[in-house]
Amino acid sequence: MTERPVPRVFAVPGQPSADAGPAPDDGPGPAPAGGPTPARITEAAAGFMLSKLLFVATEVDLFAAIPPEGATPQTIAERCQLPERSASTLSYLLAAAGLLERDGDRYRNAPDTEAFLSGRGPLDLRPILRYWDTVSYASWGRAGTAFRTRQAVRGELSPEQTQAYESAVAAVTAETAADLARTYDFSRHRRLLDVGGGIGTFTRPILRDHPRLTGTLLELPEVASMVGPDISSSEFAQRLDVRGADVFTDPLPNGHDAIVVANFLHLFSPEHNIALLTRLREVAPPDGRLLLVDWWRDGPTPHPSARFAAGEFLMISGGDTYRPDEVADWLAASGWRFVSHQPLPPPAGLIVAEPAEPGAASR
Ligand SMILES: C[S@@+](CC[C@H](N)C(=O)[O-])C[C@H]1O[C@@H](n2cnc3c(N)ncnc32)[C@H](O)[C@@H]1O
Repeated sequence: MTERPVPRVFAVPGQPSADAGPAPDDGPGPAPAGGPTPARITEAAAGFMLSKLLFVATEVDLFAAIPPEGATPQTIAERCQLPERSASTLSYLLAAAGLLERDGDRYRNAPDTEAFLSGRGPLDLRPILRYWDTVSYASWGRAGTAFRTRQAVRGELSPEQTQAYESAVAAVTAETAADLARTYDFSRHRRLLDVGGGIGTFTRPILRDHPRLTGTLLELPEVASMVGPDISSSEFAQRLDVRGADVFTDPLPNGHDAIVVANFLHLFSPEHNIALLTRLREVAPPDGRLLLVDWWRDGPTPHPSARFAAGEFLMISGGDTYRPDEVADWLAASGWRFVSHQPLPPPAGLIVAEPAEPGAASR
């Protein structure tokens, strides 16, 4: 009687799931003998454990504690105030994930963790990881409820968490803000309104590049009170007014001919977005322009750096990533005329709209 091979739950990626033949070489190639393996499923399902491992390492600042010449688990334990066994296990597992490199009894940061998580490199990703750890991780624990109900599951943020959220957002959006300031012709405008402007990530480079522009940044009162003092002691003190307002319910200011709504519509439902666009249309001058910057859903699969986005936006406040054609429908329904959809470096894009003829709103 021939024995049937026993399938392995924890198959190694790229190797057969059962003792059904020789393992292929590393790297992409034909499907291994014996058919599909559970490897991708178990790796995806256990992804939260790797995330949490990385979050703990960030919380104790492990990558900053490892100097270029490397450190033993004992040194890591002392510097991170961890039991030596924990430092040893964390290092062992982080090395298995490729985030540390082992050299004898020492561990060194991998090139990417040295560059982005040590605080010594060109970009510091630690604020983003801290935000995901302290806020997003708990929200995703209620992801089933969010997907079933389309309701937000993120709780109220403490002032520290608000700060962490705003810093994380700014770290992600600063590049797009610089791209918009550089590529869109703001010289035709006089006054800028930045709706849900965060810590001024878009307003600052736009005002810096266009010295004749003045503007207003609208933010929730708790964020406005954080940003206001910073702006009033900056180069923009005389040119930028920071106002605390809920843009869905509080009066909106008139007279702004460039209305920037950046990374905002994705936070809300289509109904909320139509309501906001309608309110903005009511205060826009006839020669005004609406500039919607977002991670639009404009391909069959998300851009690799936006894979997490639709889920995260749902957890935060019931949002999603949206297709440009559905945004065009919202614009028509709220008294705007769709002018163009211009790519910015991916995954961002810019949708430009102008006030439609009076009475042209379709609903
Ligand atoms: C994803 S952030 C984008 C910030 C900024 N526009 C950027 O792209 O960097 C969304 C911002 O909208 C603000 N926000 C959310 N709901 C708001 C509301 N109802 N009124 C005003 N601002 C709001 C949040 O505080 C947050 O700073």
